[in-house]
Amino acid sequence: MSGLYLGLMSGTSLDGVDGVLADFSTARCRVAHHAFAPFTPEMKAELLALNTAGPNELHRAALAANALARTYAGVVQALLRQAGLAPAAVRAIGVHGQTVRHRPQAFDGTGYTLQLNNPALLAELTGIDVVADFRSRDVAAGGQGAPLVPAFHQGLFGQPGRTVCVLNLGGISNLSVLGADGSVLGFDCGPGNALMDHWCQRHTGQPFDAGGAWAASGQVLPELLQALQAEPYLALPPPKSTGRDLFNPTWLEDRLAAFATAAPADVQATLTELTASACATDVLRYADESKTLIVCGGGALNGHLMRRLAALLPGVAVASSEAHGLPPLQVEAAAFAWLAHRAVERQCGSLASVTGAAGPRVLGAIYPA
Ligand SMILES: Nc1ncnc2c1ncn2[C@@H]1O[C@H](COP(=O)(O)OP(=O)(O)OP(=O)(O)O)[C@@H](O)[C@H]1O
Ligand SMILES: CC(=O)N[C@H]1[C@@H]2OC[C@@H](O2)[C@@H](O)[C@@H]1O[C@H](C)C(=O)O
Repeated sequence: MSGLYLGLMSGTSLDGVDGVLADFSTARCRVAHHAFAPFTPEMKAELLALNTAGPNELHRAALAANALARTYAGVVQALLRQAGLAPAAVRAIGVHGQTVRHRPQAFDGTGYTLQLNNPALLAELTGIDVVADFRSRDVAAGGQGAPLVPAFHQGLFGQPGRTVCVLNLGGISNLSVLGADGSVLGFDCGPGNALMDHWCQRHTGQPFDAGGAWAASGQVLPELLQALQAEPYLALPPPKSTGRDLFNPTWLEDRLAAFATAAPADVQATLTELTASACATDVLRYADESKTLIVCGGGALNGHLMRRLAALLPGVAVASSEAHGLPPLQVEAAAFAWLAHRAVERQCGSLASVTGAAGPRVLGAIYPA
């Protein structure tokens, strides 16, 4: 049976879909191809709108899920073309879907996490088995349903006898602490790029602050930084996860109200510092013995953010995951290819030490081709 899997990730940044072709036929995961399809501005706006309550949500969510499946299918076709493969050569596709609500915390049976997706349509369009809905089983078992990548990080980046930290800087930031003794801790630190992207789009018309150049041109506003850092989520102990449900434009506007005259570039510098300081504080809090921080996700391409992280973590080697064998925009997609592989093999994909679930579980639902 083929060890080739496709992984598709469209995350909280809402920039588009990253896809990889990965080979799990040997012990070490090998990523052979990468493709990216940006969301159109209309699709991005609709997905963003669906993150909050609005009119006729069920119908709009179903249409958005169909559009997502077609975009995912385009990425699959691009990867098959690149690799010169027929659909039958691929064992399965792991597709995350688009998170529009993430509220797992309730312990009264009302907790849930919701990823828009149409895996049946994706199976129909590609002729490949599809694995989807990776988070809800962990939530059903009392877990956060996120983050799920720490188990994959451990296999890829873990080093026996040394504690290694892996930081994903997506729309939200999440940290994996891969302990020297094989233990794994993981949780969402807080904001990643989402607030910076929002501010940048609003004031410069650009979807993100390329290289962090705009933030680097501003000055951190200490009082604003303090107000942002006062967010109680940042001090909560793990297990914990968050999303746009909390860190959204309304959250930012509420805190900016007292800083109406602040220069936009200074706010961008401060938002970048918020992400850097929240993540660095967590590294020091949960892995102060670690000398290695591997950074993945699009934030690894933000040079200013990377320099701020390094400055806040003296003695720690802060480097992009590229330097450790896998480019930053491929890590999460590869994780979902791996999670599909685990589901197909009926192996657990989650770590109860990370999500707080009653135990590890086989994650995902399989839609045969
Ligand atoms: N050259 C760059 N300079 C600065 N930032 C960048 C650059 N390239 C990408 N980014 C940032 O990375 C983001 C995309 O990152 P990524 O694809 O890892 O996020 P995601 O998968 O949507 O998020 P999540 O991990 O939260 O699910 C962009 O929205 C942008 O903020
Ligand atoms: C609910 C949800 O979509 N969570 C995402 C989000 O984006 C980053 C962070 O918040 C992380 O917890 C998770 O994604 C990665 C892939 C994960 O599950 O590990």
